[in-house]
Amino acid sequence: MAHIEVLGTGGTIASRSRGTAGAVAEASAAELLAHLGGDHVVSHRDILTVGSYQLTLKDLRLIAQAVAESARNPEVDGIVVTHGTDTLEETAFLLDLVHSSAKPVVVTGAQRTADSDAPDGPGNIAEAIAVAADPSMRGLGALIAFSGTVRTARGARKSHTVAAAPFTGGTEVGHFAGGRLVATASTIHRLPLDAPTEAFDTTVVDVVSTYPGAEPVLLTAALDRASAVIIAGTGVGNAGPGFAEAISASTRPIILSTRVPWGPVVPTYGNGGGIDLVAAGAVPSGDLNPYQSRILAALLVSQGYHGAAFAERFARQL
Ligand SMILES: NC(=O)C[C@H](N)C(=O)O
Repeated sequence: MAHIEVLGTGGTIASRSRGTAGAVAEASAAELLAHLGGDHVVSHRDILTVGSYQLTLKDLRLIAQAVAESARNPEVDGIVVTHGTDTLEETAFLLDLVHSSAKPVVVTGAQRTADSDAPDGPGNIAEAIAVAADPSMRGLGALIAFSGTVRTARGARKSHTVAAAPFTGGTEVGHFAGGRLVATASTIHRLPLDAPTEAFDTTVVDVVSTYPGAEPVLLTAALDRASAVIIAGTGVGNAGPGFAEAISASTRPIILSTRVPWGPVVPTYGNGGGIDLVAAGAVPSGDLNPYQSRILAALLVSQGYHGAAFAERFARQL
């Protein structure tokens, strides 16, 4: 019998319909666990109760801090975080980057509200608790358990707006068959970074997309206010006229990611393409999508990394 701590943060899993006002996150972690059976000791804490589209970097830091507190508790064997699905991949990736314990930290949520006819939250929480309690899930960093599948937070993304299983990507480390967890793979959890400090809360990192006819005006505006900028380039990491020049003119960290859902950034093209963007100073994001790149960039910038040190630390996490 394991002791699992469930940390509530809100999301659809905690939402109930308020008629024409829409669904609103309001259920506590205790309410989410009220009818849950199972053999494990389950404690709970409410960190936030909010839709994940409302989260700030400060909120992400507070969630990471709460997970670290639970992980330090010698009586706790694993941690479950309930979260909205919209930005779950960002919070889960931050948790993965800074998780310094072998204890599983498992993030889950729901696509249907707690008061719907057939809520998916209870099943997802039960599975997340089973994952957090399973010795074979130790040492894998932060995981996402959702609709019968367990995957690493790193590389996962919400890739369907309404499907019951909205997450794809990452490395699948297990699935449920006949109600039992089957571990299917192990992964390398990279050396943890330092936990975010209060400087993280106010760090501005913008994402700028590219498309036919895109001018670098939004990139330049972002570079005027942000500590770092992520470019969601086309294809393997390209951008149109003027982008390389705008990158050259800035000393801020600029990450070259891609707007393509899957696959790495591979600087390949000249004439303003990825080869020129990197020569101008952009740091390729490897397999990290723009939004997970943004979390890593914000963490490093908030910890004082700039220039070559930033590029080296960023690349070390890919
Ligand atoms: N399914 C969900 O949880 C979506 C919700 N809008 C949220 O991210 O809070």
